[in-house]
Amino acid sequence: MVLWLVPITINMQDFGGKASKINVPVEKPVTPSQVAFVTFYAPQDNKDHRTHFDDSTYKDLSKYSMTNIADYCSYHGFAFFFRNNYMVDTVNKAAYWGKMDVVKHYLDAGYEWVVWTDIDVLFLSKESMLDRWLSRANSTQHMAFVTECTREEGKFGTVRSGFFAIRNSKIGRGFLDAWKDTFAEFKGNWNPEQEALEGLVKKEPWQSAAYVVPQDGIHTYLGCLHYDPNPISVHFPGFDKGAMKEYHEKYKHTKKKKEVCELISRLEQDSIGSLISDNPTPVLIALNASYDSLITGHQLKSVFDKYPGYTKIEMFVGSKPYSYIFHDSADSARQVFEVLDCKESVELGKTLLLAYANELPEFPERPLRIKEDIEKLDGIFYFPRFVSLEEEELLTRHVKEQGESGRWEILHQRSVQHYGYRFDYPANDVDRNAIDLDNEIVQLPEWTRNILGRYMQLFPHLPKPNQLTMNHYIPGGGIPYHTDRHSSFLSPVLIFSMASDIVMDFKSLDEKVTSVVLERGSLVVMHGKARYEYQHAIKPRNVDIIDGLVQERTERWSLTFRTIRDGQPCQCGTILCD
Ligand SMILES: O=C(O)CCC(=O)C(=O)O
Ligand SMILES: [Fe+2]
Repeated sequence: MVLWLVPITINMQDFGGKASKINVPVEKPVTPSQVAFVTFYAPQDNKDHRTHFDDSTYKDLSKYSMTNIADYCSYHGFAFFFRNNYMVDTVNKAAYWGKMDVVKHYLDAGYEWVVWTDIDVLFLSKESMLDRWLSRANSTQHMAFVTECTREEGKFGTVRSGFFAIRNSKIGRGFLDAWKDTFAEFKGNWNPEQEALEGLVKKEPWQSAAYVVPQDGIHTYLGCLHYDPNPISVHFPGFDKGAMKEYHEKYKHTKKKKEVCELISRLEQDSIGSLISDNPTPVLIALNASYDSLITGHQLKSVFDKYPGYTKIEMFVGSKPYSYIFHDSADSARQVFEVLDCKESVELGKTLLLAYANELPEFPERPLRIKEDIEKLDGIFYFPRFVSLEEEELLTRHVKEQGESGRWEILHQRSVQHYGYRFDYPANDVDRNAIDLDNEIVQLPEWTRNILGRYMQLFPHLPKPNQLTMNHYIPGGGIPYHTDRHSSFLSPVLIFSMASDIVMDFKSLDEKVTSVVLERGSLVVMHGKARYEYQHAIKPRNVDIIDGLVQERTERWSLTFRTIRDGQPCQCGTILCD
């Protein structure tokens, strides 16, 4: 017989000792096809199985565990047999005593090892292979058991009857018979076959034939999860349907999460490893929450900002199907992860799938905070609510009416109307002949008087505008980077915004871009540097990110007021000067 020495770590801490590595001789590796998993639950019409809990409890649990165990087995190539009868004298014996017969039945079928698992067990990890566990049993060991902390918190040493394996050998089978024979002695006990097992494995010849693994991650009891946070399987006390459901959901979602990650890495042609980290990092990825999935920044923030350590979220418009949530430490992120991962979120209306971020991408430029930040741009004067909401609505109505007058000139991403003087786009200059429609000079409209009056009060020393360009944008529209032509107009240039907030990008001579928000009802005065040395643009998009939150654009009108330059061309000499 060939013997291998397999190094394994036995965690003796549970028994008061230190973790130690020992070499265990094994006979030959067990191949998956030699292993069968078996379980059953007693069906409802079996009135006399006398378990502690009624049939329906186990029937309900089995809904989760059956697919779960089957899934685990098929992944590893183990056979799995589920029975809903337990092959014993149902009149006289409680269901607990059925497992010996069922295990024996499948040993008879020729399997090298038959693993019994109670039905109130879930597999939480696919990664570890039970066949390796069984391979570690040496040739003199015929029964493989796990211990669990039971009854008294933190106390180990109890061999569990809910999860064990029997070798197809004379001793293995003999053990099953001996166990079955304890029925008379234990039948009145609370946990009869469990207590019988505990007694039996302390006796010879069984003790020397038992391979007992301390709680080392193979199997654990729900209440003992803190001893090993990553067991392969977890035993739920039969009555704890709620907990089992929760874990089952988690397992299901872990699977889903893997699929989502694979999809992302395929889409981005990048490895999963560069996207997510196996260990906690301060940044979480919400794998299934993005603008694309119609989640707004407000919603996502409301999920996370109630936990300590939250700092900010980063979302992407149109480029990534996931979002990032920043925390002040990996530990804060981990705590949030443990609470929210794979849980149904009321705010988001879906089950949130989280991961720890590994490499961070470049995040979109953040629009500055309104008012104080926009005014950091040299020469910008910004008035967030230059007119009241009512006045703005009235003005918008006027503008819409003008629109119906049919004077709109349709440009690439917007439409325009000119008053006072026309801007000749092909010539890229203002037409210095005043607009004359039917022998009537088109003055700046009457309804702009209030805006201009207020402006003149604030800036009496600046030139009075005599030209107006009315712009109309529908969502998706915009205006490319430009400087209003130096030789056509003086400084300043005014923009009054109506009906929709919009993000405007300013680009300085050294190409630095600053995105600011022009709120509806606001007036921005671009003077000096802001007027001559910055280019401005509105990106053609449907949505803007304003203070980290997505905002859908709606139809917008703006009024650009300028003063035409008479004769003297601009002499500023900057690179943007014509
Ligand atoms: O609509 C806006 O806010 C910008 C208009 C503009 O830049 C222009 O008319 O030159
Ligand atoms: Fe402009």
